[in-house]
This record gives sequence, structure tokens and C-alpha cells, in this order.
Amino acid sequence: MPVQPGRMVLDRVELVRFYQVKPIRIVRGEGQYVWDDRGNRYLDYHTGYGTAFLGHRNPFVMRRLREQLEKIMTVSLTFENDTREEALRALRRVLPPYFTHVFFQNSGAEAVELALKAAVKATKGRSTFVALVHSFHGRTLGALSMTHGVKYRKAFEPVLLKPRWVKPNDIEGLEKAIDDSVAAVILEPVIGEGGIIPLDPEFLKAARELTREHGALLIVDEIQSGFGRTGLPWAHMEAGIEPDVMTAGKAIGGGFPVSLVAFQKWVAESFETGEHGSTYAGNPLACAAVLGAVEAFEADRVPEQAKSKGEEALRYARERLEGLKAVRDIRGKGLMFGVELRFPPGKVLDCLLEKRVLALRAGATVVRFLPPYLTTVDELRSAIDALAECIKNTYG
Ligand SMILES: Cc1ncc(COP(=O)(O)O)c(C=O)c1O
Repeated sequence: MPVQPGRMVLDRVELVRFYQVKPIRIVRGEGQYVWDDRGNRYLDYHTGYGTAFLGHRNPFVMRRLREQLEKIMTVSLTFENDTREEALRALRRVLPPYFTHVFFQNSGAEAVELALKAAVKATKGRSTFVALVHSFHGRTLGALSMTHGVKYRKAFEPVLLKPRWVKPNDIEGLEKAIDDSVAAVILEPVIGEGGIIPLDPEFLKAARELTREHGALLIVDEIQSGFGRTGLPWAHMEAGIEPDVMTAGKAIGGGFPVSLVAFQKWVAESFETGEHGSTYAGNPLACAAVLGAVEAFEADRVPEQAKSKGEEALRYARERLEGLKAVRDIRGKGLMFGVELRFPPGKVLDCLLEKRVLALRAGATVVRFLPPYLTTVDELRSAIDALAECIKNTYG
């Protein structure tokens, strides 16, 4: 390309700075650990926003990916493919029986987009949605519409859709918000980004009953809470409800970018050929990752491990942290837990990084841990000890 005289030319293009970058360069990962370029090892409870829940380079996922790379990477949905077929069979074993259909996507937000489209289609054109205060569903315009936090939305107002907002666990609010114009209620069974807020089973049951009464869909977004993390295969199962649509992502590919939407039969059958599509959807490499992830899930009894380790982590966190003045609350489900502080957690997260523990923020004031299932109880305790020290060092 001709360069204008006087214009500085860098030796690379720059990444748009949407993210604040931490001062370490990660070069390798194995199981629950990552290493920086100086050879320092970190306990990874950030896991790429929860993606590496099965651990980095999970052997089941690696084996399937390697095998697939030797065959073919891309086959569009226009053609049949054996690996895709196997992934669908594997998913049958880990999805509840009321979900009879799936469609693959590449990211969480894309899965949410399809879930919203399904609600419009299955309700014959309704376009009113109900979403929860503190919820996060992604950053494409439809998913962003359902995302509550002002910081995500303000640059893009007016976003596409205007949901009716209901506070988490406010059953009366839900009753007021749902009427016959509503296409769907969308919710995370455990609110993740927005601050680790588990929804009460009673609230989930009310959402199910009210949507059914008014001919609306119930969409559960399990992109963060799903695939064993909370101690059940899918977090909504605790309430014994049968949602119409579920989104899944992050952990289901063992680190490979893939997501899916699961549908009850009647919802899937409301779509006609050509009404949705995606170039990479169901590509064999992503399907191989899902297949390996399901194999790991089954072989290692992932939900059981997440349940027992998560319970011990929460118990220990309460024992170590409850008396500290800076701590407002400790909550979570399985290996998805958070410590709410009375202050923004930036300094505490930096301190944890110095102690070689990677964690992340949730909401405005929560330190969030998304540990991989294969972490040990001793490691969980040591991360909580590190957190206690960091809170004391920062706030006294
Ligand atoms: C519950 C939930 N939904 C949707 C998303 C968006 O997923 P993605 O970033 O893959 O688009 C996230 C990501 O954090 C999430 O936690």
C-alpha cells in the first residue's frame, strides 16, 4: 500500500482497546494453570471468562480436535458430517430430555440472538421481552438490549429492543411484567457478569408458570452457569422447570469457540428452512470440541466434582472472610462464586494476580471465581486465603 508522506507506520496493526489489559503475557495453559512468558505459574480461576472450565487443553477435547484436524475443518450445514452427528448423539446424553433440538453457533451472544428470534417466531410475531436487572446476555444489538448494565449499553442507546426489567427474585414484579404481548422472559439461573446472583427456585418456577399462562417462552441463558459448573448439569434443573429454550456456550467447547441453542420440539418446529443460518455453525472442528467436552463431562463426573468442591469453597470462604469489614456478602453455586466487597474490587484483583491467582470482577463490587472443575480443594482454600490477605492489605 502507498504510504502518505509524514504518516508514521507501525510494524503491526493495533487491537482496538475495548479491554483493560493486565500486566502479564500468558503463553501456555495446562489444566487449572497458566504460565506467563517469564515462566511464572498462575492458578487460573478466570479461565477466559469461564471458558476453560474443563481445564486448559483437556485431554478428551485435545484428542478429538487432533483427530478432526487430520480429517477436515469445515463442512457447512448444507452437507452431512459424521463428527457433527456424533456430537449430536453426545449432546443427547447431557441435555435434559425436554430439549429435542439444537442449533450450533460460535459465541454466546449469537446463541442469545437465535433464542430471541425463536421467541418472536414461536409467538407469531410478539416482540416484547422481559429481562432481569443485573443480567448480561452479550454485546450484539439484540443480546445487548437484554443486558441491563448501563456501562455496556450507554454508547449504543437507543438499543434495538426495550425489555421490561424485573429485579432478580421479585415474583410480584414478574407478575406485573408478563402479559399476552410478551414473547419471552430471558434470564440467567445464576446471574454471572452482573454479580453472581443465584435465582430462587420459586422465582424460576413462577417464571415458568407465568410464561406458560400467557403464551410466552421461557429462555434460560446458561452460557456461564451451564455444563456442570453449578453442581448440576444445567443450573435451571434445581427448580425442576422445563424451559422452552436454553443457550449454552463457554465450557461446552473446552476452550474452543462454540455455543448452542437447545429447543423444545414445538419451538424448533416453528422455524422454517432459511429463517436462520450461520457460515461456521456446526463446523466439524467445533463439533469435535463439543464431543470431547461431553466425554470429559461424563468420564470425570464434572457436576458432582463442581458440587462438592464448590460447597467446600463456599464454606471456607465464609469461615475466612465473613468477619472482614470490607466484605458485604459471599454467595454462589458450585464452582461459580463471588465475594461482594464494599468497594470496587480492582485493587484486590491486582493483588491476587501478584499472588499468582487469576480471578475476575462481576458487577461493580464482586470478586468472582470461575475455577475449573479439576482444581483441588487445597487450591481453592489457598486462593481464598490469598483473597483474605489481599482484602486486608487493601482495606485493613
Ligand atoms: C450469561 C451470558 N450470556 C451471554 C454471554 C455472551 O457470550 P459471548 O461473550 O461468548 O458472546 C455471556 C458472556 O459472558 C454470559 O455470561
